Amino acid sequence: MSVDVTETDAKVTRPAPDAGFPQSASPTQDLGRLLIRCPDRPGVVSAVSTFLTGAGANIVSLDQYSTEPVGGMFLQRTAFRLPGLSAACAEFEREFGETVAADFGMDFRLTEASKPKRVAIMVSKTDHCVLDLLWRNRRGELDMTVAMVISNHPDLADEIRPFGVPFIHTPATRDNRAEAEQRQLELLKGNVDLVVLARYMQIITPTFLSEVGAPLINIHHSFLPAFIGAAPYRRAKERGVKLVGATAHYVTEDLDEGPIIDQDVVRVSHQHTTADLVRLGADVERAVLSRAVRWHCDDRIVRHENQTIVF
Ligand SMILES: Nc1nc2c(c(=O)[nH]1)N[C@@H](CN(C=O)c1ccc(C(=O)N[C@@H](CCC(=O)O)C(=O)O)cc1)CN2
Repeated sequence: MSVDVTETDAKVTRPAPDAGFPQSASPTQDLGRLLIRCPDRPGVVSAVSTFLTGAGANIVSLDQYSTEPVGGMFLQRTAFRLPGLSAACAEFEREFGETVAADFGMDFRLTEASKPKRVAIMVSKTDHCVLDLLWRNRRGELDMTVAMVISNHPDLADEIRPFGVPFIHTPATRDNRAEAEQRQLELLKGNVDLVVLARYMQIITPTFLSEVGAPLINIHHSFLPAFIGAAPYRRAKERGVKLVGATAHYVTEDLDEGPIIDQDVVRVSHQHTTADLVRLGADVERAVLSRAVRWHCDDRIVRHENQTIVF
């Protein structure tokens, strides 16, 4: 016997739309994200949630991960809605820092979803990754503010300017690296929250990494750790691979060895030329890089040692 319970039959009482927590005007208004990392021990979740509740916040999501069964690090991402968050942010950070964070030895980061990350994109001559990021941003798929595009070649200027984004040409080769990086640092330092290397084909020096004041995400056109360095598709063809891929990772001094954020692959065969691998791989690069950038901008990534935890 089937029972047909329609909406009207069900004795379901629903709270009035405006009952309880005041409704925010936009999806990101009053939405805070709290990322924490601390030595794992009982009571962390309780302390964080008690603090948030005491501050008048409503937790909308909470994800956590312990790096070891016992004695590792505890990583957590909490999203919460707190009316008047923007005005209360500094005080919230100070109070959380002096209480829960101090008690548990936490590193923490508090961000406001209503303040999109300022992002600079660095490119050379290859256009598919930077155009994909700009297109997704223009469509509203990527919540970020593209502050500028910096390139060591002039080739892409006409393709990028229609997006209304400053295109700045800073000629850079291995021969003028220090001078070029100083110019780039003048543009970036204190001005952006993230730098994306969208097929930027210059090795970044330790000086740049230490001075830029923001993390860098690179898209490497291979399924790392395979084919680190230059010309991975040509080397993959020579190797006779059956998969090509792409890897988005944070940039460190060690070339293409930084914490991996996302990867993917596509099947290939002996019939594919190197040009085919480049073409097939480009679609993977675009998807992988845009996911990595979106996750970073949504504060979903916590780094631990040379790995990432993506909540
Ligand atoms: N410090 C780091 N710098 C860069 C990284 C990184 O992980 N750490 N990733 C690379 C991206 N990349 C591959 O994805 C890559 C780019 C360029 C080269 C390279 O050998 N470049 C030569 C110059 C080549 C040219 O002028 O055409 C060089 O810089 O001497 C290797 C790998 C970006 N940078």
